[in-house]
Amino acid sequence: MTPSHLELTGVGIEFPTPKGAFRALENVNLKINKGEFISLIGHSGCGKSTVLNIVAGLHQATEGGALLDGKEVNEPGPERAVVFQNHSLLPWLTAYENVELAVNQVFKNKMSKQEKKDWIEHNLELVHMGHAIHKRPDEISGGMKQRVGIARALSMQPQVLLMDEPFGALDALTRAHLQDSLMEIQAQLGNTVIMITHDVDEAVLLSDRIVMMTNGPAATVGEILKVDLARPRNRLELADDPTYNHYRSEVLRFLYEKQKKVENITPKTAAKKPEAEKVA
Ligand SMILES: Nc1ncnc2c1ncn2[C@@H]1O[C@H](COP(=O)(O)OP(=O)(O)OP(=O)(O)O)[C@@H](O)[C@H]1O
Repeated sequence: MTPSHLELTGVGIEFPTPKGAFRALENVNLKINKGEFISLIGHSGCGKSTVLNIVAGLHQATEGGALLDGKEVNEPGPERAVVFQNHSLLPWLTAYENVELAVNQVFKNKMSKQEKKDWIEHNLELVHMGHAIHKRPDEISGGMKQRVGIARALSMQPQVLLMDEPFGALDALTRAHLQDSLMEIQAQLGNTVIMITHDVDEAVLLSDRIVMMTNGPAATVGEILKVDLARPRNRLELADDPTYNHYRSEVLRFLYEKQKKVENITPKTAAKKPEAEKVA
């Protein structure tokens, strides 16, 4: 059998705490193909970021581990770029210079000065930031900062893009624009993406598969939903699509019924966001 592009096998992790070891994950198994878009969804604190951090090489699993193209992951590397919820741009550098830092890190002696310049501009144009490349983070909006963060990650030519709630801090319209950009970029570049989200619509719209995690402690993969919707996907057309709505209700069923946390999920909070169902 051919090994998967990215494979998590028997992953478990314990964190030391003053009260003793805390088991966050247990026996997480996941096989991801090249170019697949995977969303991780689950209640707050279940362990989604911990899974992502293990793939990023930022955490070491206590048992099991991750393999990328058969190679063990045990430290961060540019082939696995991370995009966080809060852009994490250096405030004293322009958009161009923030991307340049990453490009210099990866392509220091592999590209000429001109090639680097073209590559930085190309990545900023890819996320529709070509018009503001010389602006600093405090001169651009939250959505624009997030676009620069994505350009910075893409500029490293990662095989895997790891996104921890990348659009979580943005308003609904900016979020929709960025989701559309991300779908375009992924269609163009074919990166493998693992994205954490709390937004059920975002998960269904973007993903090839949605990995639904059980509640912690000792969280694991609960169910995996394959989203068989043709691409390119159009959010307006999908809003009335019965298959789309079926997937959406499958995820909600898992989160609200199978994994419900009574203290978090009340009818009141569930009814709050009709356009983009979110879980706490
Ligand atoms: N370094 C650490 N030390 C101790 N416990 C930790 C550590 N990192 C995470 N945890 C615990 O592990 C569990 C999983 O955390 P994690 O951040 O992965 O959850 P999450 O699903 O990403 O949460 P959220 O959706 O709220 O971001 C939580 O109970 C958290 O408190």
